[in-house]
Amino acid sequence: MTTPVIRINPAIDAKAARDAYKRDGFVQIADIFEPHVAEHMARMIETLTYDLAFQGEEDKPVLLTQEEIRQQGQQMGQRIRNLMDRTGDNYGFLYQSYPLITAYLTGRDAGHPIHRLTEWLNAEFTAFGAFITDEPRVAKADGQLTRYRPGDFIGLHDDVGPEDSHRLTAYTLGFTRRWRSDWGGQLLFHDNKGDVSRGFVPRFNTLTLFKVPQLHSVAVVAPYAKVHRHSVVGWLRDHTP
Ligand SMILES: O=C(O)CCC(=O)C(=O)O
Ligand SMILES: [Fe+2]
Repeated sequence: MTTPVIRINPAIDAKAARDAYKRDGFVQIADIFEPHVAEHMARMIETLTYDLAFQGEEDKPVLLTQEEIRQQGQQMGQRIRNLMDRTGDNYGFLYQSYPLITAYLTGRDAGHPIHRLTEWLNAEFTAFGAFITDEPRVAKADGQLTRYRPGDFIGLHDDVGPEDSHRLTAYTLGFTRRWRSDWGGQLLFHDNKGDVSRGFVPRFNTLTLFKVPQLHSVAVVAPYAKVHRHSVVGWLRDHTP
């Protein structure tokens, strides 16, 4: 079977999406890919081997390969308990990640079609994002695949990264085939009273774009969720390295 070329579904009404983003600082676009393209991407996203990402001891993100996790042995459980403690007091996250740009640059999974996704993110997708957000400074996209298992989450944050991170807009491409609304895992937006103003269930073949900064979180995935929450996530950035 030939690998389909990744491209945005030509049936998308980009003008309507642009109007919605301008109005709300947020837009969700269903059926962002044609079905055969979405299926190809979902298969890659579901089958690659991921690392473990969490907020580390010095409040710096940590990424451990499966091999590194094995080497940690019993220590790993204590590190995760410490993470929960820190998250309760401050901020934390826990999920599986496949770092697209690093993988591309270091030759990880050499020859794998996932690298066509990384190239597409920095070609058609970046141009599409610049159009929808009406933000000519958008020059590139970083990205990671994320997999949330039961218990995984991201605490409350606003996506303002380190000073030099140049994040203009956050994006997610949802690849969760089925979800039930009591399985957690929603992308939640929080208002300044602590109420959740909007919550979005994980979806399949759906692009979400939202303006940075906005307070949001990913709700803890329920212990009884039957599937993993899969997406491609990252930020559209300006040209600064
Ligand atoms: O996966 C999502 O829906 C949002 C992810 C997110 O907020 C982040 O990675 O900063
Ligand atoms: Fe975020």
